Amino acid sequence: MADQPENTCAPRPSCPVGYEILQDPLRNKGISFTEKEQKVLKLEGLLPPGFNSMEQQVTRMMENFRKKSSDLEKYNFMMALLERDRTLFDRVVLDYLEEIMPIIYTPTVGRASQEYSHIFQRPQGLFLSEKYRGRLSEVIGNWPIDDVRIVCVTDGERILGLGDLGVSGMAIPVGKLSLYVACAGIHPSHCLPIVIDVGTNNVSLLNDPLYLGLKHERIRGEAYDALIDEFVEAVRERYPDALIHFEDFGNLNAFRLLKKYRDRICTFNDDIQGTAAVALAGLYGAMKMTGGTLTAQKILFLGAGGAGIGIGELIVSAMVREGMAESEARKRCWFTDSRGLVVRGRERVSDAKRPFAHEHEPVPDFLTAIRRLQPTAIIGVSGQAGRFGKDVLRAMADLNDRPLIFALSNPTSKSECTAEEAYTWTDGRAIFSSGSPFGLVTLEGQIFAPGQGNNAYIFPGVGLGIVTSEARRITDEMFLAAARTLADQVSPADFDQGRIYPPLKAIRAVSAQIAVAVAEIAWASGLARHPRPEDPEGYIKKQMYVPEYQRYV
Ligand SMILES: O=C([O-])CC(=O)C(=O)O
Ligand SMILES: [Mg+2]
Repeated sequence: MADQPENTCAPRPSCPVGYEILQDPLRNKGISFTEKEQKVLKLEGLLPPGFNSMEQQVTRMMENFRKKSSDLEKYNFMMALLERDRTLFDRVVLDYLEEIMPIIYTPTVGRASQEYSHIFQRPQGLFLSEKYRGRLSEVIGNWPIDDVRIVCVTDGERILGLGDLGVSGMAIPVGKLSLYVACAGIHPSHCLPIVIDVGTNNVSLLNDPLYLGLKHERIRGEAYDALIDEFVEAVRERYPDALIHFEDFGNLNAFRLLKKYRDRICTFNDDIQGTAAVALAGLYGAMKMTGGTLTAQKILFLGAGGAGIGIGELIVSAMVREGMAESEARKRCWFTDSRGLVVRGRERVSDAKRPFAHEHEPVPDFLTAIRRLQPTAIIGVSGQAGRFGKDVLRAMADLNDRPLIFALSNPTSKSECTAEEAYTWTDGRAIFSSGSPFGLVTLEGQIFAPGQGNNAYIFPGVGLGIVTSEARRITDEMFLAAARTLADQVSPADFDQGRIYPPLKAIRAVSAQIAVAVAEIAWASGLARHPRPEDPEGYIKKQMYVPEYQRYV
């Protein structure tokens, strides 16, 4: 990000003036144009006479935001603001992150994705599809901005834990990129959300007359792979150095695509690698809180998709770093899926699961697996609400003084248990975190602050580290470093409240530290194109965009 976008816009012929500037969300500043600016930019008469500072505009926005009677209405309100005045949107999000993140991100963005074709107002991002096969590069050429550094792409097949939402998945890249801006200070103009519509297998969408995506079944096989290849090439042609962040692809494709592209381009899969890092950070945090060691943990997963396997692989790497043999480390991670415990000798075990298919007799259900294996931690990545029921939580509490309960599925409606359930059924002994936020829980006069184990703690900082070092590749070592750095940011005061993650309001500082750790790896491993500055932390912090209105005169 060596050169920040121009922060001034003197009235040159190429620069929009007058009415046009009010229609450009990256340049509009609403009622914060000064009298002088209004004169020079030919805005006189197009605005009411009163002037408001940005702070006053923020106050007005929050007043209106809080008047909305539902979360979905709040979401619509925020999206309208994003499209009208991007700087003010970013400012409001940054200043009120704890209140607004659950709206523009999980859980409400899940609801917004489900309702996408019904609440649609204006297009955001780029809609690539089968329709443009052979011409993707021409279509990417239609995006109005030349300097894109981060592309977040989905094909909509596995949106959070909600399944196949086709083109409606667009809400997710939009939400993720809003967090790159708010949490890590990536400039909004450097962010490009993309959905690749290859159809949907969601019958209710196919039957919905208002559905905005292609109305046919998902394309699979060679035709799919060729389209993704064309997409990657087309992005690389226009934005050769951009990071391509894959989000919410189905398991069938997520692993394959990561494996295919990770050594060829600057890319990562957030659900596999970002989620892995945040879960590992949660384990590190829990160890710090209890004084335990990582290598002494035994982890049982509910769900063996991208997130679960990604977490398992990163935990293995972390244990190996602590001196454990890889085969031993793998035996610390056990998986259950729809067919019960994943064991050696079972028919049809996928390549991703095979390294975790251990010698054991078949076990049909999760509760029995807990009793047999006696895990110290259970991690839910199943997309199935309520699967950590009272019996499961009681069993964990019987086995462990401080059971680790991570219910990571999103949105809240898919969480394996609620925070209250986790604390109640473990007599307040659980160390709990969840993918979507839960509020404070009071139990017999004691207050618990559940952590949000969401990859939002990881991907913005990783992105900032990659973009500032101009790294060519993204490695697992970077995610390990991100996890360790995140855990290091938790303070003793956080532990006292039962938190294993830093508070959200510290997220910019946390992301900056993660970025430094990631960039240092890029520099040390020869992956960076930007030379290592004398003061990496100072350099990176200086690159972080702060949403302030630009001065035109
Ligand atoms: O988006 C989120 O909140 C976390 C995530 O990647 C997912 O659940 O797919
Ligand atoms: Mg995701």
